[in-house]
Amino acid sequence: MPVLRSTLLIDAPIRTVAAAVRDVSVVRATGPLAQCTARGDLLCVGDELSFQVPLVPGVRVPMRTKIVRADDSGISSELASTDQLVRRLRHDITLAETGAGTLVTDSVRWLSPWGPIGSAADVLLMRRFVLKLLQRRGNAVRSRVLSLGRAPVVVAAAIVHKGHLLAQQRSYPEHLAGRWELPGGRVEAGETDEAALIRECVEELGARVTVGARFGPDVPLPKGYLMRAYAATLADGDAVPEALEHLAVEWVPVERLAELDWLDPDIALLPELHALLTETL
Ligand SMILES: Nc1nc2c([nH]c(=O)n2[C@H]2C[C@H](O)[C@@H](COP(=O)(O)OP(=O)(O)OP(=O)(O)O)O2)c(=O)[nH]1
Repeated sequence: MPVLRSTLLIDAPIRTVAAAVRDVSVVRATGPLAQCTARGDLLCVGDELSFQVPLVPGVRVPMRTKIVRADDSGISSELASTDQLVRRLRHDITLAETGAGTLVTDSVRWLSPWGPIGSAADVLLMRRFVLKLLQRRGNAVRSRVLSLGRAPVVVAAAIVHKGHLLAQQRSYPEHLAGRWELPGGRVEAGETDEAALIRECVEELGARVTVGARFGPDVPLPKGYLMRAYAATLADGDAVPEALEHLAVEWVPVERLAELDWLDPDIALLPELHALLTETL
């Protein structure tokens, strides 16, 4: 299978670059994305992307891919079905921390549906096309990394107690009322993430938390915000959190995690929330 590799060094933390490469707006800026099933701004495993590939001037060919890996170290996609422009396709984006920033390595491999002559043409056409896309995407990732680095932050706490996760149900605005989120909120000027989480949990739940490690991807939110998630525990294990600003709070076991109607951005945290809960069982 033809393989195309390209690398890019970005002077930013790996988490910020990981958020940028998964950002739907970056895929859109790259060119021929027609549709995408992602519910939030971040691509998750299972999301499908439909492209209209302008292979040569005047000829657009539809192509559908599916995200098969999305984690701290990058993202991978494959063809969503076999009846397509190429027979097999795999695109891996791998991120690695270096002393000079985050190294982004793209590796694209595909298999032509045609015989040897078709394959030669395919390699030339596809190679040119893929290289152009990678270059455009590199520029889009760089500019998204800059905007994410300046974004105001919302912190969210995954409070785990006796193998259950505390979820709270929003009461407003109307279009979000009834949907579920993690406790937390905007970080104020001069505040650390930890102080903001402790303050928000007291305001929302009437309970103090002990803030643990950051986990999961940084999640872009509407209006230019960026959400960071932290593991947390109740500072007093006997405390009973209350819904002071929400419709309800609920301790959710791992089996019910996917049943809740989470806010769209929180969907990107579900795999890591699942892992956090199973680790503590
Ligand atoms: N706390 C929290 N906010 C979330 C989550 N997911 C998500 O998209 N958000 C959004 C909802 C809000 O627009 C923003 C959180 O800021 P906030 O809690 O201060 O916002 P709010 O709408 O309650 O606004 P405010 O009037 O109280 O300031 O982030 C989540 O899991 N937890």
